[in-house]
Amino acid sequence: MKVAVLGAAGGIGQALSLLLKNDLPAGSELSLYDIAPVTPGVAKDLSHIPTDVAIEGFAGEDPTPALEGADLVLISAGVARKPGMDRADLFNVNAGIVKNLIEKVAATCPKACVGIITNPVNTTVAIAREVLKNAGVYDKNKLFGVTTLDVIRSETFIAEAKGLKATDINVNVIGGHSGVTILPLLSQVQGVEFSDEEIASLTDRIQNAGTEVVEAKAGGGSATLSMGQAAARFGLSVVAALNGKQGVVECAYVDGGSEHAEFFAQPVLLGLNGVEQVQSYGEISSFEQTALNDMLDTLKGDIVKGVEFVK
Ligand SMILES: NC(=O)c1ccc[n+]([C@@H]2O[C@H](COP(=O)([O-])OP(=O)(O)OC[C@H]3O[C@@H](n4cnc5c(N)ncnc54)[C@H](O)[C@@H]3O)[C@@H](O)[C@H]2O)c1
Ligand SMILES: O=C(O)C[C@H](O)C(=O)O
Repeated sequence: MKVAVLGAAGGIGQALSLLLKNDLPAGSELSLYDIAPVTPGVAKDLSHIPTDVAIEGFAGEDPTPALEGADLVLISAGVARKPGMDRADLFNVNAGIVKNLIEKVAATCPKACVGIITNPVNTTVAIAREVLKNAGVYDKNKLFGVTTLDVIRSETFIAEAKGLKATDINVNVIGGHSGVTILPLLSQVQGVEFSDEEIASLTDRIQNAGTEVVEAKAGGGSATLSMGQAAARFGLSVVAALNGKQGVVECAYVDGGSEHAEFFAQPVLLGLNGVEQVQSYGEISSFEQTALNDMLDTLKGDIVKGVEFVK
C-alpha cells in the first residue's frame, strides 16, 4: 500500500507524515511531496524512525514521482488562514493548486483514493471532481473531502462539557467544512443529555473551532497538529479498508447521491474500492433540521464555485 502526501513540508503535512510513518501497516510506502526544497529532508528525518514503512521525499514543480503507484493521496498543499479571513478567502490561491495537483493525480495514479484537506474543502473537492471528470477517470467512490477534524473536535468538546472520556464519544458531523455547513448531530450522541443552551453553544463552538485556532495562533497559521491527527485517522481508516478490514466507517464529504447537495459530509462505510456504502445519518432533531435547511444555499454555492472554476 502506498500513501502520498502532497503539501508534506507544511504544518499539516509534517504532522501527518510523522503519524503515518509510525502507524501505517508494516510494508507500506509513504511518499512525501511539496514544492518546498526541504521535503526530501523531511523524509530523511522521518526515515530514522524505526518502523517498517519505507519513505521517500520529492520537491519541485512536479509531483509525478511521488504519485507513481499511489493507492491513497492526501492533499494539504496550499495556503492557510490568518485572523480576519474566511476559508473562502483562500480560494484564489488554493483552487489553482488543487486543480494542478489533481491533473497530475489523474495522469499518474487515476485509481487512487484522494482525500482533500486544502481549504475551502467545500469547493476544492468540487474542483477535483471536475478535473477528474475532464480526464475521464472520475470515480465518485474514491474522492473525499477530509472533514475528520470536525469529528474529533466534537468528540473532544462533548467530553469536556460532560466530564466524559473523549474516546468513548461517537458523533456524526454532516454537511460540509466551513461555518454553518458544519453540523454536529449532538442529538444522536449515546448516553448524553444536552440542554437547548448546551446544544446551541456546542454547535457554535464546533462550527467556529477553526477560527478559535487561527486567532490563538495570531497570524501563524491555522490548525496543523489536530488536523494532522484527523487526517491520519482518516487516512489510516481508508488504508485499513483497502487492505480488507470490514466495518470501517468515517464521516467524509463525498459525492454520495445526497438529497441535499452534490457533495455532502455523512458517514460512509469504507471498503476495498473506497466508499463501499454511503450511510444514512439517521434521525435528527428539529434544531438540527433547521440548521441543515439553513446551510444548503451556502453549501450549494460553494460547490458551484468549484465547478465554475474548472469550466
Ligand atoms: N480540511 C480541514 O479540516 C483543514 C484543517 C486545517 C487546515 N486545512 C487547510 O490545509 C491547507 C494547508 O494548511 P497548513 O497549515 O499545512 O499550511 P502550511 O502553509 O503550513 O503548508 C502548506 C504547504 O503547501 C505547500 N504548497 C504550496 N503550494 C504547493 C504546490 N503547488 N504543490 C505542493 N505543495 C505546495 C507549501 O510549500 C507548504 O509546505 C490550508 O489550505 C488549510 O486551510 C484544512
Ligand atoms: O479554519 C481553518 O482555516 C482551518 C481548518 O479548516 C480548521 O477547521 O481548523
